[in-house]
Amino acid sequence: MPRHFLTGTELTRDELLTLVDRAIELKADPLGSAALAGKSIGLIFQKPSTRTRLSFEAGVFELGGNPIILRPDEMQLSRGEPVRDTAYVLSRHVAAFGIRTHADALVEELAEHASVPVFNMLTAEHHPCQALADLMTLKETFGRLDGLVLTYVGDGNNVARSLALLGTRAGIEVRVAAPAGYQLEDGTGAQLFDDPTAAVAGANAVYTDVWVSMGDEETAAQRRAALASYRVDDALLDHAAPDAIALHDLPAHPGDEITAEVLYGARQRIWDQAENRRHAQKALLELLLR
Ligand SMILES: NC(=O)NCCC[C@H](N)C(=O)O
Repeated sequence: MPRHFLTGTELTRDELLTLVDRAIELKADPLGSAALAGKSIGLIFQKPSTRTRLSFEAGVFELGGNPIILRPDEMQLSRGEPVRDTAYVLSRHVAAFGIRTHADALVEELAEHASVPVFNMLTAEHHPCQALADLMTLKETFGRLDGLVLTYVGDGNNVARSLALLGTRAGIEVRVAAPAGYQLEDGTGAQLFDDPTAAVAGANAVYTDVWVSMGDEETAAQRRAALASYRVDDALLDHAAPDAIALHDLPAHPGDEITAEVLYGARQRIWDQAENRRHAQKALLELLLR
């Protein structure tokens, strides 16, 4: 059975912590691994992508491999080719493949039929590759993960869920502050808050994401109204630990979920976080293809 990475919870705690350390090593020596020499990696994008495409395409290249970008309008999948057949054919050509799409069920069906590893590059419910880069950024900043407090403020979405699942697995206390109707479900390991100020108290990191995710466009106005008091600004950050950092997976919307002062300010590690996607995903590909 190939190893898949659909929610991230396929990794044991030890594997996750080792992956984060390996990502930091690869950042120091970007061409230090030829794990993908002679191999191609399929990257299917059924939603827009900036960071995920850049980081996977450049990362596969750095590992000596060949990234193949697949867009829906270029694939027979969008003309009715069965998911099962798509998984069979991809498995005959590439060493692993990732997909960014809406439904988690599609990724699960691909994985069920693939004979190579399948990885989730963002679905409606999960964004585990982002969480790997987030953990790496925290480890890089604080030198540890165990016992850190990370507060996510805003929409309880795919990014929040993956952060909760993988952050708690890595020993982090994850808190999520969201209004009713936008909160994560129970069972992710996160502590759920209504009040952002209470949730941020003493936190080592304060994290936010877009209020209107891809696929949520129809409810944009009601989301902005419901989340208006969940903006990450300097006043909110002042309730966190004195050396707290601000994180955002991007794209940012200054004036909505984050202020420009925080996004470009002294406490952010957001641009390192964006870079770390590449290093963390290279460590993931090494692990999946080991
Ligand atoms: N860094 C990223 O990959 N960002 C993608 C956007 C995440 C957002 N929650 C969305 O699903 O649209």
